Amino acid sequence: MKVNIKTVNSQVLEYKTKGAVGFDFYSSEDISFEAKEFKLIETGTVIQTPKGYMLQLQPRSSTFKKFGLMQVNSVGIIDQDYCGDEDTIKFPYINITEKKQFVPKGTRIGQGVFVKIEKAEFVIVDKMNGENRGGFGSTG
Ligand SMILES: O=c1ccn([C@H]2C[C@H](O)[C@@H](COP(=O)(O)OP(=O)(O)OP(=O)(O)O)O2)c(=O)[nH]1
Repeated sequence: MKVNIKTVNSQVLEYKTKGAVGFDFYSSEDISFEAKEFKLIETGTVIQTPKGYMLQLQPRSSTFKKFGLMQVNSVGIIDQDYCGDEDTIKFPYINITEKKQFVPKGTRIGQGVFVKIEKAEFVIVDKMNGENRGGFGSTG
């Protein structure tokens, strides 16, 4: 499918292998994290997510190994209407190490995955069908 994007530094977004389902985002500026510091890493990229899809942001497996950074929202959700000129995608990361970390501009700092979605029409009811299942370890 065709997807409109706007990037700084004319950065090309691409799937790195034939089988890759995630494409990498690049940091658009040098950024440092003090120990335990939280910051947004700017990608400088705007993406117009097509109708019927959501764009998920997830860390690369190597991000923690290389930089000691963890994505604080686990999975970022990019809405279909987050696509104005200033709506650049950012990765929220925390340095969970005790030392300063430096991420140079142009680093592949995370990945994006387009996922098909349905939107719900919510219906309020008095009683749900079905038995209580239990959760949070109820099966042992
Ligand atoms: O990791 C992320 C998560 C979100 N966003 C952008 C795209 C998304 O469409 C928008 C809003 O995200 P979300 O709804 O998760 O944040 P919120 O805290 O509920 O803020 P808002 O009140 O703006 O919806 O922020 C990012 O750039 N990176």
